[in-house]
Amino acid sequence: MKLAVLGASGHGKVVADTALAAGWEDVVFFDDAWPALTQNGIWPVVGDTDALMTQRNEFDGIVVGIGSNRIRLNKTRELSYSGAKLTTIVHPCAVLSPTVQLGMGSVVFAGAVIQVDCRLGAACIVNTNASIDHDCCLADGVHVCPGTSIAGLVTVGEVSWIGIGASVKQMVKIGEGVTVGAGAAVVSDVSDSETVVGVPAHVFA
Ligand SMILES: CC(=O)SCCNC(=O)CCNC(=O)[C@H](O)C(C)(C)COP(=O)(O)OP(=O)(O)OC[C@H]1O[C@@H](n2cnc3c(N)ncnc32)[C@H](O)[C@@H]1OP(=O)(O)O
Repeated sequence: MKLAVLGASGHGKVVADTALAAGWEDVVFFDDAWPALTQNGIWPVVGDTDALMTQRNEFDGIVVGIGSNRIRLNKTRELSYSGAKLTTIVHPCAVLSPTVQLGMGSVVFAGAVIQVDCRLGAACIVNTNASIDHDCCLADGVHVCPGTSIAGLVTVGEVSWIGIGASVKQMVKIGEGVTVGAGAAVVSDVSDSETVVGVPAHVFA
């Protein structure tokens, strides 16, 4: 099983490492810094985005390993429209209810827990040890950072970023393009494009 990861970043390395744990045998990177960049950790960088588009049918799966939520989502959509075989990557030490819906190109890292009836869109990242409780709905391109706890029935809009160690109260609605700062406790709704920090979370001036 041969996997291509677009984006030879630190995040990309975790995607590759998670893929190996999940049973993929051969992982290579593509990145627009190629040919100057030829290696990402133990994995080779073998071409840029154009090369991946040309070679896309040679892989059993493709995933975008770019940290920027908007760029990751746009590249995922571009690959999908081109007919590329996008895949999801889930670490064997993540726990997902069988009822969870995970969109194309989303990744779930070690120690994450996603509870019953959650729906996650395309190109989401559920990072190490994050917990998403029942009935949450995450739109495309959301990143839930390491150690974050999201209570039940929370909704998160497209390309929002829930920072490391944050917690989100049940039934809160987080808009699109939101940044939740590291360690924040979100106890009320957050409007589109806002950045919130602190305990309880408030708009970051
Ligand atoms: C595997 C991985 O690595 S996943 C990545 C995980 N990373 C994260 O989750 C990071 C989330 N990002 C943050 O929390 C950021 O600090 C942000 C987005 C809230 C703010 O970033 P910036 O605009 O660059 O703020 P900057 O670092 O310049 O700090 C400005 C002020 O805000 C304060 N501040 C920054 N972040 C926070 C925070 N999370 N909570 C409270 N205060 C904060 C700083 O202490 C500083 O205060 P000061 O002016 O009194 O000195």
